[in-house]
Amino acid sequence: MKEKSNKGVLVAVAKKGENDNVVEEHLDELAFLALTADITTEKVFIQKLEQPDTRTFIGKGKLEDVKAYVVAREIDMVIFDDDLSPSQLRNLERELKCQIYDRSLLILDIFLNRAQTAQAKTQVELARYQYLMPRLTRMWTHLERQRGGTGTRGGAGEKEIETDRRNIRNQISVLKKKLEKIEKQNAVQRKSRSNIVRVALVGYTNVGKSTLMRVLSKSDVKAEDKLFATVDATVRKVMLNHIPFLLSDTVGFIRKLPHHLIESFKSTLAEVREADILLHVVDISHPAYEDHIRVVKETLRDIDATDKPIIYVFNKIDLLEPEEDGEPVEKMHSVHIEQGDEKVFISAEKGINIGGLKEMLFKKIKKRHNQIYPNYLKDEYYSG
Ligand SMILES: Nc1nc2c(ncn2[C@@H]2O[C@H](COP(=O)(O)OP(=O)(O)OP(=O)(O)O)[C@@H](O)[C@H]2O)c(=O)[nH]1
Ligand SMILES: [Mg+2]
Repeated sequence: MKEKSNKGVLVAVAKKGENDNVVEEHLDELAFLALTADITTEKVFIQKLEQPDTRTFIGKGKLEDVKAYVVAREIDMVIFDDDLSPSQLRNLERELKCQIYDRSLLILDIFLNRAQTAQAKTQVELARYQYLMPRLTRMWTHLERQRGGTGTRGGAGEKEIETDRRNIRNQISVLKKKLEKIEKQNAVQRKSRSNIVRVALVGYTNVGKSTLMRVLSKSDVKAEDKLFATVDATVRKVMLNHIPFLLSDTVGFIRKLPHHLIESFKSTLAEVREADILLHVVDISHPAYEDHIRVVKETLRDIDATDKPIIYVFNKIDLLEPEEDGEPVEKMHSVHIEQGDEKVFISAEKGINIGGLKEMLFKKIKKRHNQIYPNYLKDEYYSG
C-alpha cells in the first residue's frame, strides 16, 4: 500500500545509573519494532535524566534538538521507547507537529497489521481502542482517518473529541461482545480436544517458535526475521513415535507488551494456559537472552500459565562461536533453570539436535498420555 517507508526518529531517556548497554539494547529492539512497522530509523536521541519530564518526556533543550532534526529531515514520526501519558502525548504532538508513537502504540499497530483471524483482529482492535480512549487528540482522528475508521473529519475540537469518545465507547462494548461469542465457540472446540496431550510453544518474539513448529509438525508455518510474525494461534496435530499430541504456536512476548493487549489476548493465550507441557524457546545467540527469559516468565505468570513442566529449548546454537577445542561455548553450560524443568540446545533452522529435543519431549508426553489413558499401551497390545 505504502510506496515508501516512513522516516522515524527514536527517543529514549536513560535513567541515572542505567547501564549504557541496556539502553542500547532496548533501542535496538525499538528500531527493529519500527522496521517491522515499515519505519526506518534515521536517528536516535538519548537523554540522561533522573526521571522523564512530566510535560514533554525529554527536557526542553533536547526537545529543541529533536524538533530541528524533524523539520530539517522531514521526519514522519517520532517514537518514544517508554509509554507516554496522554498529556505528554498532546504536548509533544503540539511541539513536534508530526506523528508521535510510543512503544505500546507501535506494537498495537504491528499487531493490527498482522492479525489474520477474526478473533485476533477483534482482540487487537479492542486493545487499541482501550489504549486510545484516554488519548483522544488530533493524532487519533488523524490515525483513524488514515485507516478509514470512525474518526471525526476536519479539526477536532472538544465537541468532536467528545463524539469520538462516545463512538469508541460503543465500539469497545461491541468488540467485547463479539469476543465473548468467539471465545465460547473456541472453548467448545478446546474441550473436544481435552483427551489429547497439548504442548505449547512459548517465548520471546523472533526466537524461532514458528520455525520449530514447522520442523516438529513438518508443516508450512510462516517464519520471518521480523518481530511478531505470528499473531494468531496455530494448532497442529503431531505424532511422536506412536503418540499423538497437539502443538500450538502463538504470539511471541516482548518487554512492555501493552497491558490491554495481554488482557485481550487472554483467549488466544488459552492455548498456552491450558497446555500440559510448555516448550519455552530461547534465542541463545541473542545478547539479552536472559532478559528475554525473565520477560517470558513474567508474562506466563500474568496469564496464569505457571505450574507446568517446561522444557527450555535453547535455539540458534548454530550462531554461537565454538571454543577453540571444539566444545560448545561456556554460555551453554552456564544457563540456569529451575529444578524439575529441563533444557536442550538445538538449531531449528539447521536441524541440530532435534532428535534430542524429541526424546526429551516424548518422555514428558508419554507420562501425560498415560495419565489420560492409563490402559493405552495394554489396548494397543491387545489390538495389535
Ligand atoms: N540461525 C538461525 N536462525 C533461526 C533459527 N531458528 C529460527 N531462525 C530464524 O529466526 C527468525 C525468526 O524465526 P521465527 O520462527 O519466525 O520466530 P518466532 O519465534 O516464531 O517469531 P514471532 O512469531 O515473530 O514471535 C527467522 O528469520 C528464522 O529463520 C536457528 O536455529 N538458527
Ligand atoms: Mg512465529
